[in-house]
Amino acid sequence: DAPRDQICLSCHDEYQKTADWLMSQTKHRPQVAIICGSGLGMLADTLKCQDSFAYSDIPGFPQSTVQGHAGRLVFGELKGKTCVCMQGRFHMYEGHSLCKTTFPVRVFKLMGVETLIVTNAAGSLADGLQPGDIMVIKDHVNFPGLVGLNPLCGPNDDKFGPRFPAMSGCYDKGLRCVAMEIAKQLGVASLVQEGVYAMVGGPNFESIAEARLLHRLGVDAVGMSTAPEVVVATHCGLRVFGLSLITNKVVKSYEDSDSVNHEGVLEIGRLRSHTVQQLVTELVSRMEINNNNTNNAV
Ligand SMILES: O=P(O)(O)O[C@H]1O[C@H](CO)[C@@H](O)[C@H]1O
Ligand code: HPA
Repeated sequence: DAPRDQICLSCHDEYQKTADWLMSQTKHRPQVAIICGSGLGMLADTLKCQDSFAYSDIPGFPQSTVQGHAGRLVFGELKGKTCVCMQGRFHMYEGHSLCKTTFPVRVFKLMGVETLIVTNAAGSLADGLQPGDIMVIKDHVNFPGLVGLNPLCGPNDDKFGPRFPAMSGCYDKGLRCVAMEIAKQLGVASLVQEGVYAMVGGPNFESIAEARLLHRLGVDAVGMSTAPEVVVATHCGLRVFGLSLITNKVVKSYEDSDSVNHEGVLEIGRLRSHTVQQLVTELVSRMEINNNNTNNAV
């Protein structure tokens, strides 16, 4: 059997309790959820009429333990859409089960969220992706998932989705097209390109041999998050958009003396926060929610 801690049977009952608690604490009923990656928590600052809660006060929520992840859930309005923003996400390497790592996604679903935006910091393997660039995620390789470390392991909860969910096209093409259009209109097209994101377990960064393997496999950027959230979101029918802020070049040469560290990752987040904020804000403003007829809607 899969390790017990990967089959969090207790989560089944927790989702609704957490959703009910949150809905008793705020009048906001979010349509869009945003998960902020390392150093990208400032996305929540754009929300108006905020209600925010420390993860430690939310029943059933795990705790963020990584620098650059504030650990607050922020509800508010953004360009006419009601949003909920996670300032700080959970990672498998922190010791959270994948059920807990993805716990917020199902809570958002139960609160009525229709679209999930995931952001992360990632290292670049592709020659054309430089630190400071933004990669619109076209698809992902979920390495832990390939070996059974998957949040959907265990009894399937038919209330959320099927036993065997399809993952092809899990990053919504319509949203990706609009994001690329927005990048042009913002004058940052040179910074933005589509690519494939790979999740590794972490918390160590890649060895040179691992970097070269990932590159050979056609991966453009690598991180330690995002894929589990997207699997659970796709399973329960949320539309997904993802972006990676490229924070470093992954070392692929034995001659290269560079090395990556988390402080450098967070620094790029500070440098690029405004551009990421602009892109996400404009994307949200163009989203069609509940079949409203709006121009350029997706
Ligand atoms: O994926 P996010 O949460 O953005 O963080 C990325 O940056 C951290 C490493 O610096 C890792 O947690 C990696 O996953
Ligand atoms: N590898 C894995 N995760 C990361 C990296 C990296 O180079 N940069 C930011 N998160």
